[in-house]
Amino acid sequence: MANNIEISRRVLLELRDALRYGVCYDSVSTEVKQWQDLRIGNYLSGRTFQHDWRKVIGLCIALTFVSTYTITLLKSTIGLRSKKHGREPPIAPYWIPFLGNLLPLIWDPFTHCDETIKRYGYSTPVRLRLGPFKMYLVSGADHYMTLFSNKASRCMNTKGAVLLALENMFGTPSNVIPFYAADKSGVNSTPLPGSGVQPEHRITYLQVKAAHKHLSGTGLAQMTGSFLNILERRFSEAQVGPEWVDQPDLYAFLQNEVFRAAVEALCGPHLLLQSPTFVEDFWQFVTDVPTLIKGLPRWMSPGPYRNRQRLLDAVKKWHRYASEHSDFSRIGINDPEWEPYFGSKLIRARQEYSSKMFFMNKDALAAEDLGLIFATNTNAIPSLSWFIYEICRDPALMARVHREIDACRESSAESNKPVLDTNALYNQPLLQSIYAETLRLRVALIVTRTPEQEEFNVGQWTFPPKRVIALSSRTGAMNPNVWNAGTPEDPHPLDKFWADRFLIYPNDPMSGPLRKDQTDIKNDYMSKCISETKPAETGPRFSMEGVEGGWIPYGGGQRMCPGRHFAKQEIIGSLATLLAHFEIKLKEPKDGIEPECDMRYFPFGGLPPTKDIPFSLRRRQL
Ligand code: HEM
Repeated sequence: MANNIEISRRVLLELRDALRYGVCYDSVSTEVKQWQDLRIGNYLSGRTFQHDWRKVIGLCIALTFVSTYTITLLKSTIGLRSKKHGREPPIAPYWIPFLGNLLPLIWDPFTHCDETIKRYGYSTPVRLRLGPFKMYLVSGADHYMTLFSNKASRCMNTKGAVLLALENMFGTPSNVIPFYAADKSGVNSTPLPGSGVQPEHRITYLQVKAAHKHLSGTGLAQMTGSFLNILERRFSEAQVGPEWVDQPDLYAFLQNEVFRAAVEALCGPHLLLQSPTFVEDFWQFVTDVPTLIKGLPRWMSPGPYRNRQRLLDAVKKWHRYASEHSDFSRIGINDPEWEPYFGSKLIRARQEYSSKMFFMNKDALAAEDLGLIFATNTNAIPSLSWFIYEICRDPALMARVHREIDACRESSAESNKPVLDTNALYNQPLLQSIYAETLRLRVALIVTRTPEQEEFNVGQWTFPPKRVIALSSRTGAMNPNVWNAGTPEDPHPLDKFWADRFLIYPNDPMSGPLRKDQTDIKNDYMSKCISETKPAETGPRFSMEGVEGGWIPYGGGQRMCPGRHFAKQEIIGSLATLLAHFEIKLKEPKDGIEPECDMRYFPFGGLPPTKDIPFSLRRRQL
């Protein structure tokens, strides 16, 4: 054995010399020649062939990976160094040919995106290869603004992500997907030129129009009003007295209470009444989304598919029942905003336009409404949990919040109890700041845009048509070029919650969400104070000025989330209703470790906590 190793070493050394100095075969020692002959003999007789064949394959694979990485790294460096205006963003290097960045992106999407952005910086978009597709990851705040501009909204769609979600997540039958894909008419009332889609088949336009119409104005007032009334009823009836009652998890508590109220406000009571396991099945479905989105065959993950089918069956059952008892075409101006069978006008409007689409069947319609219930709850409820958690864990903040809520209570002629002025409540500065900070920190999603027909330019970069451009809300939220992270004396790092981040205090030049160049601002402010006698300003004000390219939990432009007004009112209104009924105390975590955001849910939106948040509550004494 030792002899063999020694000979191998000598063979390698001699071969190396042969390569280096051009030594001819004759000068190689006899011993080495004999050894080589022996090896060749072994090869021919097949004794070591199998063993070495595996090594050869391994070596080839390693070489392929290394050379793929070297080539893509070279391409990336050339792309980065190029000064050509209007060039495609540089490629992110990868090891595996053809698959490219696909496996790391599926395996751990957050880390892969985060590392890529850290490597290239905020001003450089990066091209990812995902098997046969290419996707661009954009991270600069000014790039976000360009991609959400009116010009971009006119020529971009979100179709790639929507089709993927419909088929893989919500179970839209695959024979209906091509009809969604065929609608290239855009989201404006005038269809895009050459789209050739019948007006009643413009599904994207009809969906966006209905959502914007019925989730604003009177529709919004009705939805929030119904939601808060239902929540009020549930909290009044809850079996909680003046003694403290332990609850295992704040998130689970809200997943039940707030979800039921939101679904009833949106769909009426019958969906939940007819399907008693809907709530549990729904949250199981949310847990299964990272699996379902991969589109694996059913036999590889039968549980998630079975659970989703139960939900789809429940929605179909409710649709059937509601159609038997009510008329979805009642969506005129004098028709009720809410009725008990279909619930909100939004649901009736969606049924109404879908009934004119020949391709829309009962299964596709059920998948559509499962998608809407998902959009309504999966971001808002985790965000609400964090919102309440942050307030409850800081007694000083809780006291400030109570002061803001109490300031919105006014006496009423009809009731002996003071009535909450909800409009004033939703505009309270501190509550808005906590809400905005919660969404900045606890929502992590990817918004996509795809140039429809022509290439699109963002700064010096060009994005070819039909390729997906991805914008990560988390990247915006952590962009140090955008955000105020406090001062050296009073730091507020971007990965930590800061209730006052969105407040501008009249006497503090360093306050407000936007990053400040500290010395300049201080000097500027001091000179202003000396030269002006300012009128007395009261209290802080909520501000989003300058951070539009960093705060994108709702996406942006024309496709910005139409449910954002409801979500804000739902979050702030739920807190006020909860605190009106109960006192709440968080319990110390048993292991002393605070809950974190579960990044496995990136890029699906609201990040749930990594662990249970135990708490106690008791009925508030008036
Ligand atoms: C914190 C809560 C929420 C967050 C973070 C959120 C986030 C988003 C985002 C990022 C989009 C895509 C926007 C884009 O592409 O630019 C979206 C779309 C949408 N959201 Fe929300 N959302 C929330 C709550 C809601 C609620 C409560 C509803 C319904 C009441 C809702 C209904 C919708 C609908 C229907 C769309 C699709 C709009 C379209 O196709 O253009 N969302 N949401």
